Amino acid sequence: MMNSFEQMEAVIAQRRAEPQEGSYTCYLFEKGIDKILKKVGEECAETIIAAKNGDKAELVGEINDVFYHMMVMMNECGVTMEDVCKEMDIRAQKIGNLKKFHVSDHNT
Ligand SMILES: N=c1c2ncn([C@@H]3O[C@H](COP(=O)(O)OP(=O)(O)OP(=O)(O)O)[C@@H](O)[C@H]3O)c2ncn1[C@@H]1O[C@H](COP(=O)(O)O)[C@@H](O)[C@H]1O
Repeated sequence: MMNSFEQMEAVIAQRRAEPQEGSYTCYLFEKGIDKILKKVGEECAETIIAAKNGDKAELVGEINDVFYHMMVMMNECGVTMEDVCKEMDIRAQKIGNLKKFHVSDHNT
Protein backbone atom coordinates (compact mmCIF):
# COMPACT_ATOMS: atom_id res chain seq x y z
CA MET A 1 0.00 0.00 0.00
CA MET A 2 2.82 2.38 0.96
CA ASN A 3 4.33 1.42 -2.37
CA SER A 4 1.56 3.27 -4.23
CA PHE A 5 2.45 6.49 -2.43
CA GLU A 6 6.16 5.95 -3.08
CA GLN A 7 5.42 5.24 -6.73
CA MET A 8 3.35 8.39 -7.08
CA GLU A 9 6.03 10.43 -5.31
CA ALA A 10 8.63 9.06 -7.75
CA VAL A 11 6.49 9.82 -10.84
CA ILE A 12 5.89 13.39 -9.63
CA ALA A 13 9.63 13.90 -8.99
CA GLN A 14 10.40 12.45 -12.42
CA ARG A 15 7.91 14.83 -14.10
CA ARG A 16 9.60 17.74 -12.36
CA ALA A 17 13.07 16.59 -13.45
CA GLU A 18 12.02 15.78 -17.03
CA PRO A 19 9.06 17.87 -18.21
CA GLN A 20 6.84 16.02 -20.67
CA GLU A 21 4.33 17.10 -23.26
CA GLY A 22 0.73 16.44 -22.16
CA SER A 23 1.62 15.81 -18.52
CA TYR A 24 -0.88 17.24 -16.05
CA THR A 25 1.81 17.18 -13.33
CA CYS A 26 4.10 19.33 -15.51
CA TYR A 27 1.18 21.67 -16.19
CA LEU A 28 0.74 22.15 -12.42
CA PHE A 29 4.48 22.79 -11.88
CA GLU A 30 4.47 25.30 -14.76
CA LYS A 31 1.48 27.15 -13.27
CA GLY A 32 3.16 27.25 -9.86
CA ILE A 33 2.31 27.14 -6.20
CA ASP A 34 -0.92 29.22 -6.29
CA LYS A 35 -2.48 26.89 -8.88
CA ILE A 36 -1.32 23.79 -6.97
CA LEU A 37 -2.78 25.09 -3.70
CA LYS A 38 -6.06 26.06 -5.38
CA LYS A 39 -6.35 22.49 -6.66
CA VAL A 40 -5.61 21.07 -3.19
CA GLY A 41 -8.38 23.25 -1.76
CA GLU A 42 -10.82 22.42 -4.55
CA GLU A 43 -10.21 18.67 -4.25
CA CYS A 44 -10.58 18.82 -0.44
CA ALA A 45 -13.94 20.56 -0.83
CA GLU A 46 -15.07 17.95 -3.37
CA THR A 47 -13.98 15.19 -0.97
CA ILE A 48 -16.08 16.68 1.82
CA ILE A 49 -19.15 16.79 -0.43
CA ALA A 50 -18.53 13.21 -1.61
CA ALA A 51 -18.27 12.04 2.02
CA LYS A 52 -21.58 13.70 2.75
CA ASN A 53 -23.25 12.13 -0.30
CA GLY A 54 -22.48 8.58 0.86
CA ASP A 55 -21.21 7.32 -2.51
CA LYS A 56 -18.12 5.29 -1.65
CA ALA A 57 -16.72 5.09 -5.21
CA GLU A 58 -17.06 8.85 -5.64
CA LEU A 59 -15.38 9.39 -2.27
CA VAL A 60 -12.47 7.08 -3.12
CA GLY A 61 -11.96 9.00 -6.38
CA GLU A 62 -11.95 12.36 -4.62
CA ILE A 63 -9.56 11.11 -1.94
CA ASN A 64 -7.20 10.04 -4.73
CA ASP A 65 -7.43 13.53 -6.24
CA VAL A 66 -6.55 15.04 -2.85
CA PHE A 67 -3.60 12.66 -2.33
CA TYR A 68 -2.24 13.37 -5.81
CA HIS A 69 -2.53 17.16 -5.59
CA MET A 70 -1.20 17.09 -2.02
CA MET A 71 1.85 15.15 -3.22
CA VAL A 72 2.47 17.68 -6.01
CA MET A 73 2.30 20.37 -3.31
CA MET A 74 4.73 18.38 -1.13
CA ASN A 75 7.22 18.17 -3.99
CA GLU A 76 6.88 21.90 -4.67
CA CYS A 77 7.46 22.61 -0.95
CA GLY A 78 10.35 20.15 -0.51
CA VAL A 79 8.45 17.78 1.80
CA THR A 80 8.87 14.02 1.24
CA MET A 81 6.75 11.01 2.19
CA GLU A 82 9.65 10.04 4.45
CA ASP A 83 9.22 13.32 6.37
CA VAL A 84 5.49 12.64 6.75
CA CYS A 85 6.01 9.01 7.80
CA LYS A 86 8.67 9.96 10.35
CA GLU A 87 6.17 12.32 11.98
CA MET A 88 3.53 9.60 11.82
CA ASP A 89 5.90 7.20 13.61
CA ILE A 90 6.56 9.77 16.36
CA ARG A 91 2.83 10.20 16.87
CA ALA A 92 2.27 6.45 16.91
CA GLN A 93 4.44 6.26 20.04
CA LYS A 94 1.87 8.31 21.88
CA ILE A 95 -1.47 7.04 23.14
CA GLY A 96 -4.25 8.78 25.01
CA ASN A 97 -4.30 11.90 22.84
CA LEU A 98 -7.76 13.10 23.86
CA LYS A 99 -7.57 16.71 25.00
CA LYS A 100 -9.07 17.60 28.35
CA PHE A 101 -12.83 17.75 28.08
CA HIS A 102 -14.34 21.20 28.48
CA VAL A 103 -18.03 21.87 29.22
CA SER A 104 -18.04 24.37 26.32
CA ASP A 105 -17.08 21.51 23.90
CA HIS A 106 -20.18 19.59 24.86
CA ASN A 107 -22.24 20.61 21.82
CA THR A 108 -19.44 20.60 19.24
N1 LIG B 1 -3.08 10.72 -9.75
C1 LIG B 1 -3.08 11.53 -10.66
C2 LIG B 1 -4.19 12.41 -10.88
N2 LIG B 1 -5.35 12.57 -10.19
C3 LIG B 1 -6.00 13.54 -10.84
N3 LIG B 1 -5.31 13.99 -11.90
C4 LIG B 1 -5.68 14.99 -12.89
O1 LIG B 1 -6.12 16.12 -12.19
C5 LIG B 1 -6.98 16.87 -13.02
C6 LIG B 1 -8.05 17.42 -12.15
O2 LIG B 1 -9.24 17.49 -12.84
P1 LIG B 1 -10.14 18.77 -12.80
O3 LIG B 1 -11.34 18.48 -13.64
O4 LIG B 1 -10.35 19.17 -11.37
O5 LIG B 1 -9.20 19.86 -13.44
P2 LIG B 1 -9.05 20.26 -14.97
O6 LIG B 1 -10.28 20.97 -15.39
O7 LIG B 1 -8.66 19.05 -15.79
O8 LIG B 1 -7.80 21.26 -14.94
P3 LIG B 1 -7.52 22.49 -13.99
O9 LIG B 1 -8.77 22.87 -13.23
O10 LIG B 1 -6.45 22.00 -13.06
O11 LIG B 1 -6.99 23.57 -14.88
C7 LIG B 1 -7.45 15.93 -14.16
O12 LIG B 1 -6.85 16.35 -15.38
C8 LIG B 1 -6.91 14.58 -13.71
O13 LIG B 1 -6.51 13.78 -14.81
C9 LIG B 1 -4.16 13.32 -11.94
N4 LIG B 1 -3.10 13.42 -12.79
C10 LIG B 1 -2.03 12.59 -12.57
N5 LIG B 1 -2.01 11.66 -11.55
C11 LIG B 1 -0.84 10.76 -11.37
O14 LIG B 1 0.31 11.35 -11.96
C12 LIG B 1 0.84 10.46 -12.92
C13 LIG B 1 1.48 11.27 -14.05
O15 LIG B 1 0.47 11.97 -14.75
P4 LIG B 1 0.92 12.99 -15.91
O16 LIG B 1 1.77 14.01 -15.27
O17 LIG B 1 -0.36 13.56 -16.48
O18 LIG B 1 1.67 12.19 -16.93
C14 LIG B 1 -0.32 9.58 -13.37
O19 LIG B 1 0.13 8.37 -13.87
C15 LIG B 1 -1.06 9.41 -12.04
O20 LIG B 1 -0.41 8.42 -11.26
